[in-house]
Amino acid sequence: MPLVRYRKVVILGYRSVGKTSLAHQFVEGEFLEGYDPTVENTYSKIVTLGKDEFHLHLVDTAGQDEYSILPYSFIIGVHGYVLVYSVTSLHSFQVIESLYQKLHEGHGKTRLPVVLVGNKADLSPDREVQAVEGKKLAESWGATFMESSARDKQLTQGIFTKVIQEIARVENSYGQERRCHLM
Ligand SMILES: Nc1nc2c(ncn2[C@@H]2O[C@H](COP(=O)(O)OP(=O)(O)OP(=O)(O)O)[C@@H](O)[C@H]2O)c(=O)[nH]1
Repeated sequence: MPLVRYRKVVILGYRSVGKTSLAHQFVEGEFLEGYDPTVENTYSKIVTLGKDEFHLHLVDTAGQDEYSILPYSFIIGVHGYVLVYSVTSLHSFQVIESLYQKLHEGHGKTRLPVVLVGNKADLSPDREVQAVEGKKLAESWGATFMESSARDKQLTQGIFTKVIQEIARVENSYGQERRCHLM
């Protein structure tokens, strides 16, 4: 029987960027048209990647802004992050930079498993953030970047698959660093 590994992932970002819609699309397989601000919600899903099985515990948070203080529950015991902005809102992109800095400090400036998501890419005519800007920001963090639309099942699935892979990648890089120190 395969080992089921537990992974806790927190979804953060400014209000109305599509955090709930992405989580709901991933877990329930449908797009939510209406907007109902989230307080905090959790989702669970078993994800199979190759021979490995993961129990993915998702925390969908209330929208944050640059003044938000992130609680310890967003730091302690969290394996990875999905940071979401909307490509139609430059402000949501600016907020994501400040949220990342808070997380980075909260984790003692260690490397973080992060997938940066430019959501609402289906609304491209209203775009305020170009893909190249998202890519550059993610690269500066050593993170992965994706554009998505919560309307698209496959793109959404790709985000959560990617964050599980990012967690493994960062964990392995620590293993390698430790081996180097011993030598
Ligand atoms: N066109 C389009 N609309 C989207 C997309 N994702 C979300 N929306 C819409 O944007 C609105 C806000 O989506 P939510 O998922 O509630 O956003 P949220 O980030 O969870 O919002 P908060 O709870 O306030 O933090 C809803 O009306 C969604 O239908 C997307 O990819 N494309």
